[in-house]
Amino acid sequence: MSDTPFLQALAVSKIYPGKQLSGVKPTNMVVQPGKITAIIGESGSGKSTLLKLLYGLLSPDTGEVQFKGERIWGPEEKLIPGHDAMKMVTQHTDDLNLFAKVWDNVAAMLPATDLAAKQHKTEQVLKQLNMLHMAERRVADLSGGEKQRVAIARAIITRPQVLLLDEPFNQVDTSFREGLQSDIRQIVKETGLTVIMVSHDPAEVLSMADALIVLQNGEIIEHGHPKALYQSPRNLYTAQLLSNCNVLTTTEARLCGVDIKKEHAVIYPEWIKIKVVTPNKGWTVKQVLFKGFYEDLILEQRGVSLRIVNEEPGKYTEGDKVAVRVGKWLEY
Ligand SMILES: Nc1ncnc2c1ncn2[C@@H]1O[C@H](COP(=O)(O)OP(=O)(O)OP(=O)(O)O)[C@@H](O)[C@H]1O
Repeated sequence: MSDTPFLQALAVSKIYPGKQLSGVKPTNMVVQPGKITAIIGESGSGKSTLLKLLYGLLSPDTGEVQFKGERIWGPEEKLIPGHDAMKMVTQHTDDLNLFAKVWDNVAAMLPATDLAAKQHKTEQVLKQLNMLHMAERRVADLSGGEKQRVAIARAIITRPQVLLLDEPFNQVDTSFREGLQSDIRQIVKETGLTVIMVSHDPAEVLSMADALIVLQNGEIIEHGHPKALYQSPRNLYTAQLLSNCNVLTTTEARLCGVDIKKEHAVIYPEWIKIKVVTPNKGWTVKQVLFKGFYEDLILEQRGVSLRIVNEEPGKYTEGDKVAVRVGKWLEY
């Protein structure tokens, strides 16, 4: 077996002209084949820039990207940007033919040399993405989420080895989004497709990705398995990206019975348990936010707010006095 990494960035950097604090600083990364790698980071941290460098849409200032040992050419060196074995889908679905049917938009990606194969593959991809029922509809009449599915179908029908997704589910509503996420996971499982995706959404990356890459100010500060990164992030920044967590100072943490040696305590909402106590003591339930099968509660004491998850909706009401017990915390 060859030791050559499937896809790797070797000291790749890109700083936009006149903007020293922009782009991506010299970065090394390896992408595992047949897996979903998600790049996360706050707005402006360089996620899209890194994706474009990997795809060959941008030429790096330094270093290079290699796909199976071969350098990826930048736009100055290649007429049609991007590698033949890779396809990229962004949140803009501009290259769809709005007045043609879904079927024709997808089938158009294949050569017309073998019509039977074209028919078969188009049907297969539409089935994989649960779109067969809309094959005859005009793209112009589809919702944003449905158009996004067409864009993904067009990308995967040519059987690329790598699919790059830049916030592709952004304009898709929650119910559609989950369906699309699980279809993509299924395609990865069935076909061995490698996916690299950029996302803002912690729920999305935690449920979809096999590997996470955390970018801050154009630098990879952490990477690993989503579960490991969620449970024990090395950086406060990562914890805040992945969880709607409570970040407390030493004094604030003491109010929850937590003594820390470092500057900040991070407590995930689900790490806090509460019980009702006698009036005029402890924390006050300030807000009860109904979330369906659970509630988010916002507690307050001496100007300090605490977000917790309550798995027994209806048990607490605003104004209740409660005591908290913190099962786990992180220190930064
Ligand atoms: N073409 C460009 N010219 C100049 N600066 C740019 C260009 N593209 C991006 N930048 C800057 O580089 C930095 C990183 O941008 P990038 O789009 O890669 O970040 P991002 O993490 O994808 O952000 P977002 O989540 O908001 O899309 C930002 O400061 C951005 O303003």
